[in-house]
Amino acid sequence: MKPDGKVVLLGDMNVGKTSLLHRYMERRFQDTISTVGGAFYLKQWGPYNISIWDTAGREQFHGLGSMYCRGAAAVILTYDVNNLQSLIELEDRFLALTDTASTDCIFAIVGNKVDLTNEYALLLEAEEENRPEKPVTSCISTKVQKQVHLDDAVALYKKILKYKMLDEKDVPAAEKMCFETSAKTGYKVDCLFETIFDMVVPIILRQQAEGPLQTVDITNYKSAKRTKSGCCA
Ligand SMILES: Nc1nc2c(ncn2[C@@H]2O[C@H](COP(=O)(O)OP(=O)(O)OP(=O)(O)O)[C@@H](O)[C@H]2O)c(=O)[nH]1
Ligand SMILES: [Mg+2]
Repeated sequence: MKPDGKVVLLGDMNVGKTSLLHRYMERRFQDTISTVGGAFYLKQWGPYNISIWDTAGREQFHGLGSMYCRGAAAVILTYDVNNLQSLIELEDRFLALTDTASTDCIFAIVGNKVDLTNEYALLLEAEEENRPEKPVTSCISTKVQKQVHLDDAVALYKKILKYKMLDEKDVPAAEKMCFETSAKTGYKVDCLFETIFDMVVPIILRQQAEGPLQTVDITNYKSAKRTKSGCCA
């Protein structure tokens, strides 16, 4: 069966891509081994089948990345909130891989492992504000200071728009597309994937109407990087 749309997870090794996908699809957190090559899950979303690709962050598999991104309707750029370098790598090493994605590809930026930070208890508290009994927020001392802040992710999102020559008013707002998650506890994991699936549906419809390799408005810069049509369904 051919999937209707494709979502790809990219990011450095060890940031938690496999764990996020596991948490969402299998509803649990378990030990992972570093991914070799890539693997995908199929998710039924309404009448559509969406393939979600987990890629390897290891440098040695880097060459495969643009192949996995080909025609992608959404790319999830993942970093570890406790590792600034993993955010920098998204811009330096992974962004260029998305050149093969669909021209109207959606980008999400995801900071994972938020459970390890001292801000996590506050995040949970904010979530549960409406409950009469507030959760006990102990153990804060065992947590670490977050290295990457949401503002840094928002700044990266804006750089991506520049790179893609997109106007901020034509795409979802940065604040909506930058997430902080924990694959370990499940924090915001459903929200991340489901937000993206909803946004991917119109892209699927457009791809189905136009064929997988669309030619776009000729005034669009990216259409100048012509792709041969019809050769690579
Ligand atoms: N505390 C915590 N640990 C996590 C979380 N997500 C992943 N980990 C751990 O981080 C390590 C790497 O997770 P993976 O999911 O294998 O990372 P990956 O991005 O798939 O790595 P590659 O496949 O090498 O690219 C594992 O030991 C996970 O258990 C999280 O949300 N919180
Ligand atoms: Mg992995």
